[in-house]
Amino acid sequence: MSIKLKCLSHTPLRGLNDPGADVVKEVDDVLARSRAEVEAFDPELIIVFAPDHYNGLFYDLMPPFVIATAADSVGDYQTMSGPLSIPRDTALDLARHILDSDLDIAISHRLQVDHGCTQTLEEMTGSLTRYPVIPIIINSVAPPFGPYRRVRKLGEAVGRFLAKLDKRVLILGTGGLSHEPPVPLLNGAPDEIANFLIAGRNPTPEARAARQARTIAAGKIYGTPESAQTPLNAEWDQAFMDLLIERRLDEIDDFKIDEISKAAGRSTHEIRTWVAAFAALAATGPYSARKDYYRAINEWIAGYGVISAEQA
Ligand SMILES: O=C(O)/C=C/c1cccc(O)c1O
Ligand SMILES: [Fe+2]
Repeated sequence: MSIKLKCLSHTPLRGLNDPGADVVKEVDDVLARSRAEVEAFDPELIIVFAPDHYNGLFYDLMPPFVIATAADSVGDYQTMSGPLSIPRDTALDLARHILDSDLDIAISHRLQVDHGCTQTLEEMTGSLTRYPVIPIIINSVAPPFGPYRRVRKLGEAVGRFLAKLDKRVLILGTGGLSHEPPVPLLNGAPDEIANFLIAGRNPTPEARAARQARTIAAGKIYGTPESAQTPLNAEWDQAFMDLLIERRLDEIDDFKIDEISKAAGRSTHEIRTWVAAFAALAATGPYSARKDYYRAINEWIAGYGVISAEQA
């Protein structure tokens, strides 16, 4: 068994509402280096912990955790569409292992995934199908959320499973860090929006284009007094990355959901994917980690970070 980890922010505004060319180049360079590392590692399996943004999962049945044995990318924003290469039997074995670990997880045999899962997969591998991949979706956008300790325990259960596999495994976490894009809340939503949040699968191309236009417009004013969204919080992001790098994962159990939303934005909870990823790696033994990049990028509505880690 050999395990590497990469946790990255994602942003569907990359390429649609870019910051200055120097920042774009910085990020392109970091991603190119990370991708070269993945290529050299040549993973036999990828586990991607990812959020969904009301593309595959809706309030008609909103699971805290889902593992997919088959999935298609909806191709939102500029991401690739089509099937992922999921090793069905391994995904089912992993689902059984998680359930045997006293954790509940939903199983999907036909999941739709969005940029929250596919952008990082594409950036790290150039494709949706290059390597066998098992998506584990962690609800990070649709409150209420379970406590952070549950996410850590999920990650640990996955790590114990991976420790028994004689494979090179890449663990990905995707999302965060601090940010608050204009994703609507069910609580208090007008009927039309509530109906979308409850059962808005397979929107028309026009509805998808309108959503994209709203996000771009939000990116143009994000971080200015004109924006009603909680701004980025670089200090919060740095402290969170330090906690992971310094292997202080036990402190995650004290994370308070409302405090994080207030301090760093509602979508900051996408860091749940990073928590699961690091807990999985930590369950396989001591690890070393490094911060590859951080910058608060308003144009992308992203406290944009990249961390790499591996078994020590
Ligand atoms: O789901 C959407 O339409 C937008 C999501 C989004 C916007 C900005 C930054 C992100 O990380 C997002 O996921
Ligand atoms: Fe997101």
